[in-house]
Amino acid sequence: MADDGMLLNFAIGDNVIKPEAKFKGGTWRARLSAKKRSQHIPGENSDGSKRNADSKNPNKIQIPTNRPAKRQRTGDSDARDGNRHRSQSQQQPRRHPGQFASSLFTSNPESKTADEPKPEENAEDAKPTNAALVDGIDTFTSLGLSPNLAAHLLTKLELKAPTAIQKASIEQLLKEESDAFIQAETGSGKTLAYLLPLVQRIMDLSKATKEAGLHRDSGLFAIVLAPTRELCKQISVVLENLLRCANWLVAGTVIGGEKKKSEKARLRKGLNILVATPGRLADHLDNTEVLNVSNVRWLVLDEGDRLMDMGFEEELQGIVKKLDARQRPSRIPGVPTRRTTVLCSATLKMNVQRLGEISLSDAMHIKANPADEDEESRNAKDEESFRVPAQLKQSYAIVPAKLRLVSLTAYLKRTFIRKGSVMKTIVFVSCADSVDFHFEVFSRKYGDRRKKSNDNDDEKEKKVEEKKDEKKDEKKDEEKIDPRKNLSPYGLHGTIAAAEAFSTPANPVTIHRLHGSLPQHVRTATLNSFSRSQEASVMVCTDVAARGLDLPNVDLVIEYDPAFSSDDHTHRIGRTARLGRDGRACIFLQPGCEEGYVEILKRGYRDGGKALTRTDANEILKRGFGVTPDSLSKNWEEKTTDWQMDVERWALDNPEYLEMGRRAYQSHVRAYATHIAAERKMFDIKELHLGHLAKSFALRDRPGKINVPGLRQGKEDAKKDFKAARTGVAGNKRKADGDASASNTDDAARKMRAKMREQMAGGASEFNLA
Ligand SMILES: Nc1ncnc2c1ncn2[C@@H]1O[C@H](COP(=O)(O)OP(=O)(O)OP(=O)(O)O)[C@@H](O)[C@H]1O
Repeated sequence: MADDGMLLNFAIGDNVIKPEAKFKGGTWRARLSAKKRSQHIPGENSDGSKRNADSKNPNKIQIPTNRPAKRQRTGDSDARDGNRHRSQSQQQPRRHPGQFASSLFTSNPESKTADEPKPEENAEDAKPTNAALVDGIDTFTSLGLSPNLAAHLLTKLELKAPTAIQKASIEQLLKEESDAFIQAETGSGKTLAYLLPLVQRIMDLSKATKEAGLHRDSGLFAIVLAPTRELCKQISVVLENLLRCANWLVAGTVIGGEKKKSEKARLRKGLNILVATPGRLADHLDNTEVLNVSNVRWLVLDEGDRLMDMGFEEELQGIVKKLDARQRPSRIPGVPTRRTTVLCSATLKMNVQRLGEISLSDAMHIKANPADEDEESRNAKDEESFRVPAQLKQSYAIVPAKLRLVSLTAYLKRTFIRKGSVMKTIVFVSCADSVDFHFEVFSRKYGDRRKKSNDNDDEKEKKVEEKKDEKKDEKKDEEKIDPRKNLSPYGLHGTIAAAEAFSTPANPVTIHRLHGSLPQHVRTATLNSFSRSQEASVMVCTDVAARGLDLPNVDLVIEYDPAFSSDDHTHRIGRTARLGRDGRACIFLQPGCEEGYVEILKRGYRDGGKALTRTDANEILKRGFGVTPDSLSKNWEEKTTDWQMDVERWALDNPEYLEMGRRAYQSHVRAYATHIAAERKMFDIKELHLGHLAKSFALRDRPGKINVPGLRQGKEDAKKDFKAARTGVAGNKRKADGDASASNTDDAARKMRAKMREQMAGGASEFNLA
């Protein structure tokens, strides 16, 4: 039996004498208190008051007297389900000296919504709301695009008909000179909704100039601004595809990440359309003389709310002022006298309105479905409404903190049990450290306790070589880098690996990791690999991948950690169910106040979320661990416990992974305190059971003992976060983990983000923040 093996599920009578456990390691005080606890001896203070305080406050954080009563301890939910037999795990396990018994299924809090009626089964599937229009009435030509451009869309890009938002925006922007705010669901084709009219208008200028024609140094006519480099690149690819039918027009990017000199050279050669990040454009406007913006007549601000979230307000204000000041009448016939600005966003909130004030005048509000406008004005207060593609099937899983890791594993096991049912899944977590930890957990083999790179001589040599290569790699063109070369376990970056935890021989799954703390070229290469993958793949990531990215064949989005704001949630789940396709999303919520989030999920739908489904940890575990063939003699609870214990032992055996778990845990707690103020009542750090949570990071330590060099002390950390949550100044500390995607409307939050961005090196910062 393993050294810290366990005996589980053995019923014992009350008269069984507990063997005395030996306690090793730690300070004498820690050993004594561990011993006392095991003997149920009252706390160190004889008055008993401390004992009570401690037992009610496992996190050792200062709790105000009005703290809600501790949730009643209950067993697993078999009882809730009306299952008569007493679960084995609810019985007291018999421990052997020095053995560690898993308490995975004990003392878990109970759900508040367990008795909610289930949604109707066989309810009709909702019709897609973001698909291309198939009525045949609206074609790209009927909307006013030239036959040349429409033919190009059909034959080269295989786009037969416009989407609803494209229909509305093309019609408006071709005939009107006024500014516009384009708002439509995720995955509804907003990029083409602004690019098509813009390209058409510039193509028309060519006709106006007759035989002289337009060419790359005729002038810069349009600028598209997007918050991250990845988005800029994505937009620029779509734009270049469009311009293949007008090859005299040239588009380019200035997004940082390369030498400014080469960007300047590109600007000097001449561009007609420029895609840029605000920071980099502002820099060129100040320092690059060859950047002539006197002819700019179209300005697009894509992902408006994100631009504001990331603290670009000042830059944007400066850019708009400079464009105004430097605008000159154009010698090219047909160039409009005034500039049209288009603001684009899937969500409409305060900061988008503020951006509108800065950049727009007399703007039209362009929506996919004009009927929404009426309905929305009726629900003026409810700005969350109607933002989720109707065909997107959402579910929520009520999972206690202790069962989170095993439940996620079980969910993914079940998801990939059959080949072909799900191609790609994105798992969102709150921080970069957590991404790294889960990547390692899922890419290790069950039962394999060794460190992945078991540095033998060959490997050491290989590592040294790779380290040298890494330096060279960073200089290479990022597109050419294949992160598979760096497959975990041997790679330095190790962003792609086999997902051993939920692969089957029939359906091997690949796991990717992505967050803002990875070098830019690794992020791009990893994203490309996930995007192009034709096999079952999972990407564990932070909100770095939440916005705007158009990744094909994403069938499922799992929000393992709920988003920091409901807006972020909308964007995250919007990575699936794009352009009329099906998609599923599942969010993990803990029993208790987090269940309040279900109301927010419901609000995203026109029908109040009738098809929203609920599941719980036991159901997930049964379906995930109960059906796997490993050791058929065991039931799902045993298998689940074995799996958890195996991960814990692996962490204990490998200090590197143990530290990874601790880091992930600490960063997770900090990130938890940064939910936006309006939603903090649902994500209340006071309600978070840190001891239980630690288990989901494979930790057996007590929360107060989890200290990682370079991070704040566990206990102190929790105190500070708790204090911050109480005083309302949290919401802004995500930078520590490379994550700052909260859509906080608080002024303080905005300022904080701007500050964070300043601290990141130059133009390279944009993507790091997400
Ligand atoms: N008319 C169309 N017919 C078919 N496919 C289209 C059409 N328009 C756009 N698409 C495709 O739909 C996908 C989503 O488009 P896009 O990324 O512009 O959506 P979006 O509304 O900007 O989403 P998000 O809000 O998430 O940024 C892209 O793959 C695009 O090629």
